[in-house]
Amino acid sequence: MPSVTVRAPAKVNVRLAVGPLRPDGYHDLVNVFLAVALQDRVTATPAGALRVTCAGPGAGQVPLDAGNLAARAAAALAARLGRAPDVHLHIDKDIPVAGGMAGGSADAAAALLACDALWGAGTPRETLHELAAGLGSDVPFALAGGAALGRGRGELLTPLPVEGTFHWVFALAEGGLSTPAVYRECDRLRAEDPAGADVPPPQGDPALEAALAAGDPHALAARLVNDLQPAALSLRPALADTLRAGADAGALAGLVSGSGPTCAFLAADADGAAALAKSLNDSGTCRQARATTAPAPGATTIDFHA
Ligand SMILES: C[C@](O)(CO)[C@H](O)COP(=O)(O)OP(=O)(O)OC[C@H]1O[C@@H](n2ccc(N)nc2=O)[C@H](O)[C@@H]1O
Ligand SMILES: Nc1ncnc2c1ncn2[C@@H]1O[C@H](COP(=O)(O)OP(=O)(O)OP(=O)(O)O)[C@@H](O)[C@H]1O
Repeated sequence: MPSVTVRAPAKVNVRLAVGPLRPDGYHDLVNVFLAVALQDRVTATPAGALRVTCAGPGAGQVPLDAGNLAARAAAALAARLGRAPDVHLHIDKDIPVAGGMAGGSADAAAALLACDALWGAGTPRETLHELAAGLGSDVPFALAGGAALGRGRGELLTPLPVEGTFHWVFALAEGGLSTPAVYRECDRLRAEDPAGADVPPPQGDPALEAALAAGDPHALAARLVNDLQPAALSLRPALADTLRAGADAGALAGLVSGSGPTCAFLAADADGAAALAKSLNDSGTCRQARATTAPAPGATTIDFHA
């Protein structure tokens, strides 16, 4: 039976500057994405009807119905091609579910590529990007990988140069956080704060981009920003303990990853990351700490049987 397997990366937002709420319910962002080497794999095989299965840590929390982002991706591509979405998508999940690391987006990006190859459609890259943006604000970046500046709601991407390898540790939390709920909490906290009510448009940070381009973890550590962090901490106060444990264990810097609850810590090198992961695992302030590297490539076909 023909099959195509595509892997796609998780992300960390090294700068997430959030503007005011837009009339369409989204926020304008300056979103500097960095793809990390935690990856999901999606295998597409022909089937009588669209079907999703999932294995791996957290698989039990992944919906297997038409709401699964990978299923929505297959349906969107099939509709564009004027064909039936008659495919079985199997997700090998390694990215924490609802962790602020865009796992569902990775699966959607992987499903787009896998179905396109399985169906021999040769869909142009721009069309895949457009379909990706329709599925979610983080999906275009999961296709692209590397590092990129995301404007608009995060879907308007400009690739950014990165030198060398950055070493990260991700402290995974028990349970997830809902992305819309975290954005809502951000708006609520701002409305409550007299100084925060008049939210300026989100700004870029040339020093952060220079740190990425130079491959300098110390300079990058000094520029990490996540405007959603106060909201994630407000909804999950225990994350402050995780951030403190990472700082005490010698992280160059730490922050909540995207909408959380995963916390991300930057280390100077691979040995530093391994030691930090061990300390965080021993600290009892997270479910699991995992060392990994960045940047990672975007969605990539790793196996194809015609
Ligand atoms: C927090 C981030 O992961 C950072 O990269 C993203 O901004 C979220 O991206 P995502 O999960 O792909 O989000 P989407 O599926 O596009 O949107 C889910 C919900 O998040 C909120 N949302 C998302 C993106 C954005 N720029 N502004 C928002 O307010 C909206 O309430 C939206 O209804
Ligand atoms: N393929 C999928 N993998 C994981 N969750 C999925 C998937 N499809 C739909 N979902 C639903 O989406 C919700 C968010 O999952 P996801 O793992 O993408 O969160 P996230 O990493 O916090 O997202 P982001 O960082 O893009 O905001 C889950 O709680 C789940 O109900």
